[in-house]
Amino acid sequence: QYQQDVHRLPSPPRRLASWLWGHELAIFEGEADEMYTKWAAACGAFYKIKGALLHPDIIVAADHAAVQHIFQNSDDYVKSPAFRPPVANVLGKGLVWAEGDDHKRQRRILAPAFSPESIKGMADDVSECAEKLASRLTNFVLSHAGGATVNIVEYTSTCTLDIIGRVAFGHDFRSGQTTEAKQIAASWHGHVNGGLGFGAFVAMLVIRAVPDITRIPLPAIKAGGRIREIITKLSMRLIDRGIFTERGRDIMSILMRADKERGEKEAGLTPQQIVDNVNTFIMVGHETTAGSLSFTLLELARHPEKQQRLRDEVREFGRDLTYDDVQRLEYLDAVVKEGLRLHPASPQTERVALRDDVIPLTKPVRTTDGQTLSCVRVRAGQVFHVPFTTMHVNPSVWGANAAQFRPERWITPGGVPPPSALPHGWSGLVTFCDGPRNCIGYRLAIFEFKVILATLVRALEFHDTTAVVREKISPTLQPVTDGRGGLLPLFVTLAPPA
Ligand code: HEM
Repeated sequence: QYQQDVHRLPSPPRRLASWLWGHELAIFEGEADEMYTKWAAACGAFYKIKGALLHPDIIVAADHAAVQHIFQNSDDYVKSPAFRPPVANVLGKGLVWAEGDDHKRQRRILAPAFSPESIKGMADDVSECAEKLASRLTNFVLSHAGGATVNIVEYTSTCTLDIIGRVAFGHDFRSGQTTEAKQIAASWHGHVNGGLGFGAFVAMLVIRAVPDITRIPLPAIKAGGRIREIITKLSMRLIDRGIFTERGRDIMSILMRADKERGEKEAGLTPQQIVDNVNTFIMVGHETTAGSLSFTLLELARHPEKQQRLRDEVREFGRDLTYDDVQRLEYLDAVVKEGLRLHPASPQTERVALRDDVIPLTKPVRTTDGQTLSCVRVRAGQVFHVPFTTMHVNPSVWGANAAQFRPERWITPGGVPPPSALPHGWSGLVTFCDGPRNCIGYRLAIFEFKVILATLVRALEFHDTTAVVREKISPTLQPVTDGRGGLLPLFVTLAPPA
């Protein structure tokens, strides 16, 4: 039989693992990637943990070469059985859910909608939504004697929902005021808070063991499906109204037109796949950016001098940012990279090997039986956890101040490790994953992130409060304050005059 090395890999102490929940309960109870990072400091960037419910040992892969190998070979390393059923339940069977040939087809069809040219065409919508957000916050501050504490997540996420609504299917969610926008926000809030409880941890393990259980209409599963129901109804209505137009600049119009022009009917998406992709884009296209953006605003609130430096740069530039402009603002670029390095919206992913394989390593691993391995043999069925933040704050790569918010590192010669020392991916980070399954929306995400941030700091000033904000995953990066998910209080005033 094919030999594997997993049993010889280093591991965090067994005493930290319970016989029933393995090391996975400690991971769930900690902050996003906290335990992975702690254990990597002792075990190195490639180690094993004990799985819950007698699941075979899981490999934690934070080694660059190993992660690149896993991401590049996306036919051999697929999303885990625990991941896909909840995705189908909430988002439908769109791009995030699809695997193999189905994924390749959907991706090929959708890719042109996210090209640099297409994103350029979205610039006016993005700017208008950012301006609306800044006005809403400004009015709120002015009506509260010049300063007020807000839950910034509510503001960032209504803005990113506005943007994706407009660019995905020409729909205006009117700053969270439409019925659907309110329903989406309420269901998502329920979904996030439900995901923080112990019951959700157990449910995730049960789904991993018995994926078909998602067909049973349990209350938690029905709650997840509610988001899809709301958006499906909305997409159907818009399709019926013929909202996807000949001249429309939204993503779905672009796709339908491209299809028509090619005249290859069979190469297109089915009506159900279109609806499922609208669901997918609406949800992954707004909560993700909003999460990283909110944490970046918190960092700027905690570093007022960096916030002021960013404000000065934006004011000096003096006009609304076009797609080409955003590349020119050096400090803005540095702040966004630093925000996405420390607070990736999706801080970890999971993959399963479909076949026996040998995984290369950047740094050899010392096994428990005293050997040194520069590559590791794994068997089909092996589960991997890939913690992004752990890779981004590795002090042996990023230096002693790796965990600190220091945008300056990106614009100081030698401030960032050379590309050869970093993983393959946007700016040497794995924030957007890499390979054939990288984030299809990354250009839009970075562009809207920059435009919203620039528009906000130009008009407003953000201050830290005394709240203790924890960083959790449910199912994307979430602030948790006083036990409540999706809550990140910031005190907001008007920006000081130039
Ligand atoms: C800061 C914002 C964002 C971050 C950090 C982010 C991150 C990611 C990551 C890590 C993945 C891979 C997930 C995995 O394989 O486990 C992913 C996939 C994906 N993202 Fe994003 N994303 C962001 C914004 C967006 C936006 C704005 C859109 C769409 C408008 C989008 C659409 C997608 C889609 C459709 C996939 C699945 C791609 C595929 O499997 O082929 N994302 N994203």
